[in-house]
Amino acid sequence: MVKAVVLGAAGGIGQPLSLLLKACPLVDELSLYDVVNTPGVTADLSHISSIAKITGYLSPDDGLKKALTGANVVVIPAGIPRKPGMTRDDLFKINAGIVRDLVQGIAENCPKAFILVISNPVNSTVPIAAEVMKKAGKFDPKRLFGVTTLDVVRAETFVQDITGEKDPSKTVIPVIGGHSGETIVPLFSLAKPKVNIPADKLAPLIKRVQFGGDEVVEAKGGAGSATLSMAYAGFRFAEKIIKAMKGEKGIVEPTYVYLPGVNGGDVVAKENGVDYFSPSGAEKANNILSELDDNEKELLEVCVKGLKGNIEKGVDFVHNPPPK
Ligand SMILES: NC(=O)c1ccc[n+]([C@@H]2O[C@H](COP(=O)([O-])OP(=O)(O)OC[C@H]3O[C@@H](n4cnc5c(N)ncnc54)[C@H](O)[C@@H]3O)[C@@H](O)[C@H]2O)c1
Ligand SMILES: O=C(O)C[C@H](O)C(=O)O
Repeated sequence: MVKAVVLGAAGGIGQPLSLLLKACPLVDELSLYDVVNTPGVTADLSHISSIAKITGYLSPDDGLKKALTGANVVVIPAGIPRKPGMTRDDLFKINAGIVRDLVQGIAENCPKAFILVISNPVNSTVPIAAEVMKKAGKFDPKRLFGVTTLDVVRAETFVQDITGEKDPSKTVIPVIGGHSGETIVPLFSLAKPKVNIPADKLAPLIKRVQFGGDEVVEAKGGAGSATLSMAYAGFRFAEKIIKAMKGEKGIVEPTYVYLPGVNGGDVVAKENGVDYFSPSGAEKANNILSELDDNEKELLEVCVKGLKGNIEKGVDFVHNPPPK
């Protein structure tokens, strides 16, 4: 029995993500929660003739508790998106509190659920979620993930201009680090199958993956950030988690985790000097750092510098919250 929950279900990501989960035959029950418009989204999706039984809640009358009770997988795209000129870190002021309160709800109502954090800045919101779960005595690092799949999807897509591969998803590109600008480190040297990228094309390709989010924010001109590609990526990751829950082995997907708590992560943490990082797999933190080429090692140094501040900010927010 799989119960999936979307927190922020009426938003730009929440709606298409809920659609994909509703249509997924692996989901038995889908519960939607938002502070606005959940009844409409729920009524609309309830007409789809798929297996998942759907319920939707707003915040009054214990809506969050009702949505979360019995959940196995909780996906969180709640919070404000960027406008042109903003960084993801500019979202911290509002989204930090939203994620903290929603994760508190998870700690109280479904502490064993897998938690998939989409809300930005992911580099900080995942440490926030971890600290909330730790404070409640419920933290299981193997069940908390920052969703960085969109960076992987972008790397697969953008490299297609060079490979000419008909189906972009056939080229596997590990993307490690975090989820913002230079903290995103795509490893094209480790692509499978191998790709030959002309020297003059590599730097622009890496930059495009790192700043792909800005491309969408600019194109939307103030109407938000990536929603449809994020719903695709969020669903792709959620589906892999559900498959792993059901016992499927050998699933490898980069995701931002608390390293010391995941298999093999302590080695990666020690080598990098950061506790939160996206290694190359979700089931196991494959230590591929020794396989990076010199350029990727330099990118990793910059990444780790950026991550340190983002992580500290998230941890500090839970222990020293700003006055309301
Ligand atoms: N991880 C990634 O790769 C990635 C990609 C794209 C966007 N994002 C982030 O996802 C978040 C959502 O983006 P969006 O475009 O869907 O924004 P949106 O504004 O369209 O939707 C956000 C939804 O969250 C809801 N919400 C706000 N406070 C809430 C609360 N306390 N409880 C429940 N719901 C609440 C809003 O009502 C809204 O429906 C943003 O922070 C954005 O930066 C992350
Ligand atoms: O760029 C953003 O703000 C949204 C998201 O993190 C993205 O990578 O598209």
